[in-house]
Amino acid sequence: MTSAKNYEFINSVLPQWLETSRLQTVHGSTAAYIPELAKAPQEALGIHIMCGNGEHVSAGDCGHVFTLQSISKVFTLILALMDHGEEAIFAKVGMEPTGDDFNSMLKLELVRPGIPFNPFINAGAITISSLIVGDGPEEKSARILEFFRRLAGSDTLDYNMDVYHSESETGHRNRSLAYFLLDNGVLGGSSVEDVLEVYFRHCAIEVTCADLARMGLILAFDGKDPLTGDTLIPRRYVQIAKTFMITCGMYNASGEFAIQAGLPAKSGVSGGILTLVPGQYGIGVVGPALNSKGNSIAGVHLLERLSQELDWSIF
Ligand SMILES: NC(=O)CC[C@H](N)C(=O)O
Repeated sequence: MTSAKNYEFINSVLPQWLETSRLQTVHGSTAAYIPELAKAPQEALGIHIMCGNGEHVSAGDCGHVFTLQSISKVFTLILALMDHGEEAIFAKVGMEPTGDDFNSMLKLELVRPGIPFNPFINAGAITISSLIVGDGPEEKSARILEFFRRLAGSDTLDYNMDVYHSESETGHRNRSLAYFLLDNGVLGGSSVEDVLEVYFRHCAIEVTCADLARMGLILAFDGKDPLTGDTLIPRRYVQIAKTFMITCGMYNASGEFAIQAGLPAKSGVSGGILTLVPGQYGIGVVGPALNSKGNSIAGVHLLERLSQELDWSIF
């Protein structure tokens, strides 16, 4: 099917497919370890699909606002690569999936030299936060927010400060990870609290599915914004980010999602999923009820169906 035909077809089936996937939400639950996230509506499900010509289709609760959480790790990695280049970044974080939970510290102790296995687990993303160029946490955070705004084409993107405070007050696991990293000599000259402020802030940037889709579109077009023609990210760094999205983007269900949907994707504990179809679509999904692997239960259901019916797998 051509892209235009695909688009018409998606438009006609999406509302009904979304309602079928929404039935899955009863089998999941919202994240509770960040108290503010537990308040999200359990049965919500929304999707926004944006084409390279700016046309878009959306369905369900696509007006629901949510925080990026781990989805932000894709773009902080890219910014750090743009700041320092590959060699410096991969001296501090690895390129391999762990098979452990995203907030695990097991391998930091077990495997020498004690650097995080990849930039999408919390230890890796905290390390990346320490590498963002800027004079202190405020300037680093301002650069991240400005970069995210450019990618989303929205200068109103901002933090949800309730979520930020909620995580900052209760994020003791991340605090212990950061101390472990400090002891392993991974955090350079930064203090734990400064690095965590940057990390908790970018996790708390608030978006809609449309913002996610717009950010995904830039990745789908190898770093060039198809709507403005501006190159926002060097192609090589998009390639690196998309590879991590395949191997680690859906936590310990990344292999399964690669087999069932075959698309680069990144999810967050808020129930958001950012994915893309190369050269065609940027896609944002939200469904706060999570499955046992920490991914949106209904979001994954819907994306797998779309990919299978429309033959989207890149493999
Ligand atoms: N998986 C996630 O989305 C985790 C992000 C969250 N801010 C945390 O550090 O725990």
